[in-house]
Amino acid sequence: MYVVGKFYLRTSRQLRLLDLETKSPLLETSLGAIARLKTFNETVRPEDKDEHEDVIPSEQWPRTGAVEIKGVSAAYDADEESPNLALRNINLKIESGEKIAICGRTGSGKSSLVALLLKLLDPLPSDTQEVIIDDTPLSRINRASLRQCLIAVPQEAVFLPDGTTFQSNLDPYEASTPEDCKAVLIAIGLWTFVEERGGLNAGMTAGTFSAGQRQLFSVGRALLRRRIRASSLDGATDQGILLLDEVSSSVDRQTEIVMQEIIEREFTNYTVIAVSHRLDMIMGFDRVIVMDKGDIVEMGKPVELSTTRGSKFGDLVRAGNKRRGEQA
Ligand SMILES: Nc1ncnc2c1ncn2[C@@H]1O[C@H](COP(=O)(O)OP(=O)(O)OP(=O)(O)O)[C@@H](O)[C@H]1O
Repeated sequence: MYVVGKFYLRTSRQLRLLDLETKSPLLETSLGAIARLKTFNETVRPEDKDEHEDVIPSEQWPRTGAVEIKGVSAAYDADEESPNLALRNINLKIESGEKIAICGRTGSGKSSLVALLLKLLDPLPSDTQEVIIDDTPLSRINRASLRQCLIAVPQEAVFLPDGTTFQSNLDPYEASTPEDCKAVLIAIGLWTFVEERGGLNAGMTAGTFSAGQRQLFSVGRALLRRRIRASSLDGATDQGILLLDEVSSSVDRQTEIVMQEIIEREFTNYTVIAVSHRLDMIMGFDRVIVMDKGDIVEMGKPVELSTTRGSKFGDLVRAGNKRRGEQA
C-alpha cells in the first residue's frame, strides 16, 4: 500500500500512473475521477431503508401541498457527538398553494430546508420534531416515492450521458409524447434552439446548453412532470409541491420573467418553495423567509418587508437598489 498525498494506492503501477499524471491531462482526469469515486465511497453513506417508512403515497399525493415543520433541527454530521446544525429549531407552516421564497446569506441553511422536504437531510432524532405534508408525517413516507411525488429543480441541472437525445433528457421516464415535449420546449423558449440542432431525437451533452439554458431546461422538465401528473389526477385539483433551488441564478432578467410566468401560469395551485437571491423574483411571492445560521430570522410579505424599517429583507432590497443605482 502506497500513500501519496491523501490517496491510497494498492500497486506500484498506480504509483507510476500518478507520476505520469502531471504529463497527461487525460490521466489527470481519470485519476481525478478515481479520487472523486473514492471520496464518494468513503463519505456518502447509503440511505437506510427505515423500517418505519411504511407509507408509499399514491401518484396523486400530495393532494393539497400543505406543509408543516415543527421544531426541526438537522445536521449533516448527526452521528457526531456535537453535530453542526444546518437547521435550528425550524417552525414553519405553509398553506396549500402558497408561494414561498427563501433567501439569506451563503451557508444560512436555504438548500438544507429544501433537502429536509426531500428527505435528503433528516431531523435529529426526537419525539417532538416532525415534518408533515398533507397530514402525513414525512418520517413515515418511503424516500424514493416521496421524491417521485414532489417536483424539485436542483441548483445544478443533471443530464444523461453524452449523446442522449434532447427528448430523453427532458423526459427520462419516457412518460410523454414528442408533442408534449415540443410544447414544453416552446413554453420555455428553447424549441427553436433544439430544432436547429436536429430536433428532439438529436443527441446532446450538458455543454450543448449555456448555464442559463441548462436551468431553463430543468424548469422545462418540472413543467413536463406537472403536465404528466395533471393527466393522472382523475378530476382532482391540479395541486402538489414544487421545490426550486436557485433556478434563476444564471439567467438574465428576461429569462427569469419566462420562468416566473411558467410558475404563475402552470403551477397556479401548487405550493411553491423557492430558494432565490433574485429580489425581482422574490417580490412576486406570497411570503419571504429570511434565514441566518440555520434559523428563520424573518418572515412576511416581500412588498411590505421591503419598506419596513429594520427589516432584514428590507436591508437586502435597499442594498440591491443601491448597487443598481451605482451601476446605472
Ligand atoms: N452535503 C453537506 N455535507 C455537510 N455539510 C453541509 C452539506 N450541505 C450543506 N452543509 C452545511 O450546512 C450549512 C447550510 O448549508 P446550505 O447549503 O443549506 O446553505 P445555503 O444557504 O443553501 O447556502 P448557498 O446560498 O451557498 O447555497 C452550511 O454550514 C454548510 O456547510
